[in-house]
Amino acid sequence: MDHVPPMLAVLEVPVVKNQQDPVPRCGTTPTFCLVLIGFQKRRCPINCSCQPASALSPADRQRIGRRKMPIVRNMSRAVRQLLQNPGCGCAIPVIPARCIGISPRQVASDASFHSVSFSNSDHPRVLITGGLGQLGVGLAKLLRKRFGKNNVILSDIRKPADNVFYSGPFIYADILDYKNLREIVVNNRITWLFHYSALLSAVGEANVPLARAVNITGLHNVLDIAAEHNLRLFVPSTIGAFGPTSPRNPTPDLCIQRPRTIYGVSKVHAELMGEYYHYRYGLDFRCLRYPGIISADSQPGGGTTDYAVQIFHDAIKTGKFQCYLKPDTRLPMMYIDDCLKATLEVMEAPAEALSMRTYNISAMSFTPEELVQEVQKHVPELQLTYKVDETRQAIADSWPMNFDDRNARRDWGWKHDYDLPELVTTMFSFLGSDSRIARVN
Ligand SMILES: NC(=O)C1=CN([C@@H]2O[C@H](COP(=O)(O)OP(=O)(O)OC[C@H]3O[C@@H](n4cnc5c(N)ncnc54)[C@H](O)[C@@H]3O)[C@@H](O)[C@H]2O)C=CC1
Ligand SMILES: CC(=O)[C@H](N)C(=O)O
Repeated sequence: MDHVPPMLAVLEVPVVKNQQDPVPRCGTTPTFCLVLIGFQKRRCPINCSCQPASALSPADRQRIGRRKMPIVRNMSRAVRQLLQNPGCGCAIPVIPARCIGISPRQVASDASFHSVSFSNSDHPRVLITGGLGQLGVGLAKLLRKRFGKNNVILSDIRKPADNVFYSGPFIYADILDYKNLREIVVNNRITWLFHYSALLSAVGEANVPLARAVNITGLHNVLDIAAEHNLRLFVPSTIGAFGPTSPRNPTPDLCIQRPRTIYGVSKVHAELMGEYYHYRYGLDFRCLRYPGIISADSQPGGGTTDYAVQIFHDAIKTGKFQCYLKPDTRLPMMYIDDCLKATLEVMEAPAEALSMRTYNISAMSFTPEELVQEVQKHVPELQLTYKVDETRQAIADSWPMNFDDRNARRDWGWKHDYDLPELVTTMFSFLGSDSRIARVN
């Protein structure tokens, strides 16, 4: 399915014909208008009388339910006609045609074509993809506190630990399975989607075909489903979306982005596709470029910044740490609580506040040497060695050293809470450094 251009990928769609149509139409086919109204909850631009399915006569509704016809030809024609010469004289954003395939398994013949709508006081219904990685469980915890346990569904292709499984709804979701993902969104009336599934920088370089599939094909599936169902969509990007030709100190929101990893390439692609769907189809796409994220209760999934998490575990467990980056390699970093706070804040920001759809966020920036100095204030006996891993060193050398996040701070009030000393103290109090020091003494 993914290799079919979205415009040609629909297999079937309801068709309503009315031979002696006395009412004004907007210059496209009734089918098309119906789809626009039904799936995007938009009014026809000229306010013509094309009807949403729920307002059709019983006879028409029956026809919609029974009829199945290949519409590649009809839809392409309608789309072409609309783009070239919209009847009402204005440009109309249309959703990509793959979005409007209707599976008989999912839509009853007499179902309303309107998406479920929520009043402002309703909580969003949230799906998190790739939720069992370093960041997803913490995000679910934060969102469940805010929106209620049962309104936040965690999903992944891995088996959850008992404590995760029993802490709230969990579901299997492979983002490469388009139909299954769509079914989950429909059946659970999802309104917000946090798309966390990805292969990170180091594991991505080790398996480029898989990284390409998960990070690019998976993203296409998510984008189409989000556009089809009017979801608010969050996709994280990264400092890895920049490359050696980007300004590195500091790196602004808008500058050259020529990353040299499949991870970075896929994230630039995600930023651009999300913004394209926003401007073209009205998708409520929101994206933050995260620095390297440091957390105590979850392990990183194979990135270049992982050393800054591992050092805490090794300091406590063995009192020794071997670093795979050179001592003076400076990278932007952030404590997980700040990262998740920013994610929720940008999702809750009023659309008018967002002058952009992809923002840098920043908290601190340090080198392994500086981190070690801070760690040694808590574990003075820590023994350090360096064994440089060429792949990860080359990646780190191409990434930003400092992130300029002025736009996030101005537009939606982003402000970090944790600097380096605060981060290190928090990590050790979480991991219980006292036990290590007690053992050493
Ligand atoms: N952790 C960090 O330092 C940073 C993370 N990010 C982004 O934040 C997001 C979450 O990151 P982490 O939790 O650290 O990643 P992670 O690597 O720890 O977790 C990713 C999850 O995706 C899942 N996954 C893989 N293939 C899948 C598939 N086909 N269908 C569904 N799920 C699949 C994996 O099972 C894994 O649980 C990612 O998009 C990442 O690029 C961005 C910058 C920094
Ligand atoms: C900064 C990231 O995106 C991630 N932690 C990685 O190192 O790949």
